[in-house]
Amino acid sequence: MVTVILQPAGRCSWDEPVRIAVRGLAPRQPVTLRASLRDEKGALFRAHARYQADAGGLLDLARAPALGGSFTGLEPMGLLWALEPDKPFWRFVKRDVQTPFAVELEVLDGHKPDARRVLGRAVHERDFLRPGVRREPVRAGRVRATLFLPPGPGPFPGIIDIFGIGGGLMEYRASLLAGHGFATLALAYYNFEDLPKEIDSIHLDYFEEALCYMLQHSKVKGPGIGLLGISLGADICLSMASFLKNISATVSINGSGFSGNTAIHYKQTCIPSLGYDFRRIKVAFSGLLDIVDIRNDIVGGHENPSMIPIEKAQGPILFIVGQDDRNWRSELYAQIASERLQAHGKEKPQIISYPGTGHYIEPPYFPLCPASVHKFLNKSVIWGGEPRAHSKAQEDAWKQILTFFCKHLGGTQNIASPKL
Ligand SMILES: CCCCCCCCCC(=O)SCCNC(=O)CCNC(=O)[C@H](O)C(C)(C)COP(=O)(O)OP(=O)(O)OC[C@H]1O[C@@H](n2cnc3c(N)ncnc32)[C@H](O)[C@@H]1OP(=O)(O)O
Repeated sequence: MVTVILQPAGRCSWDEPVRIAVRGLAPRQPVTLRASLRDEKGALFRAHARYQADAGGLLDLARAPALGGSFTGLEPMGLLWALEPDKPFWRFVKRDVQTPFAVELEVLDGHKPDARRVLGRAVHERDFLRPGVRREPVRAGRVRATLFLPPGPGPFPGIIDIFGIGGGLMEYRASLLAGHGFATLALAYYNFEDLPKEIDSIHLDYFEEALCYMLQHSKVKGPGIGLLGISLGADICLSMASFLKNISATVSINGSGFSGNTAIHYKQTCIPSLGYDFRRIKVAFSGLLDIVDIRNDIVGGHENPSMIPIEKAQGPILFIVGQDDRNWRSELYAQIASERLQAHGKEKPQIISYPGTGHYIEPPYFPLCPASVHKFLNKSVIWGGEPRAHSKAQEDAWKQILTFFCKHLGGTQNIASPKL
């Protein structure tokens, strides 16, 4: 009898690796493994790979290379990171973190694409809330957010997590981080409930209110809070670190370090926006737009008035950079940020720069989104990244982010790694 063995058995957290093996095959039997997952909007994501069982009729994805399909070579997690949507330019997102994503795994006889005989099947559930992690909606003053608290009495090191253009309330990264011992606040700032529908300027007093909420919470360990943001969210984090007190560590994932298309305000200070020119939009292919060069030039480099004064930040900053980011030139921007810090007598920041990696650096095993609608332009744009390299970058970046926050916020690291 053919059996699919999963370890951990049953379910695990989305950011954990799973070990997949198939037992009961004939010696050297050729098989195709197929993975499928339906997101909450009904979009189907699929991946497949061809394998050969060993002399004992065992196929262990930790030892057997894929011989073709959605990926090749030794890729124990390939069936997840190589998932592709049936709807073109559909982004992989998790909206309700209280339910898992169910991945259906099928073992098909042979290598032919029309092979129909299913030899074995298993459903693997991947959670966004580890057992014991509590989820609490926050509607405090103006703050619209969700707080995640790890199990136990606490207090826990605190992190505020901020996403970019598009707004809404994305919880999946904060919920996964809480599984590693952090009290995390997924923070909305527009396009959510009674918050403004559009964003035409950024006012840091809203974010200061969220920071105060965390600082006064009995389950959140002081004296400082960590910040994590991607894209425009990263630039908001860099601005908070520059102007607000009690921020111990900041991670920018593909941020720019500039006030880009909206001015940033705090009390009497205003960082003017750099501005952009749509005439620099290029058509990449299939009608997809490449917007990487639409921002105006950085006249004066790190002394440009639109640059966020990151030298004022009290705690360290970690820059996570995708070298193939097509949203904007993240690698160049991180370099300029480093120059600015050093010009002000600060230490050179840690910049981790990944080749073949695009704009959306997500938690591990999120399939790459090569292109989707840009909510600012309402047109589909390319985000950059090559699936395999991007996936390796996501795995490494996640570990680096956890290590950085553990070091500077005083957490205890807990990254599971299953063995068969
Ligand atoms: C250009 C000038 C310079 C501007 C630079 C600005 C600085 C930018 C810095 C950045 O932040 S760049 C990053 C830009 N990020 C985005 O544009 C994020 C785009 N938003 C997303 O990807 C959303 O998370 C997502 C579309 C997946 C879901 O959003 P919503 O929760 O609002 O979805 P909703 O269910 O309300 O559906 C809204 C629309 O999204 C579509 N949609 C929903 N889920 C989707 C999905 N998973 N993938 C793709 N599209 C999706 C959905 O079909 C619908 O399309 P229509 O309006 O045409 O009907």
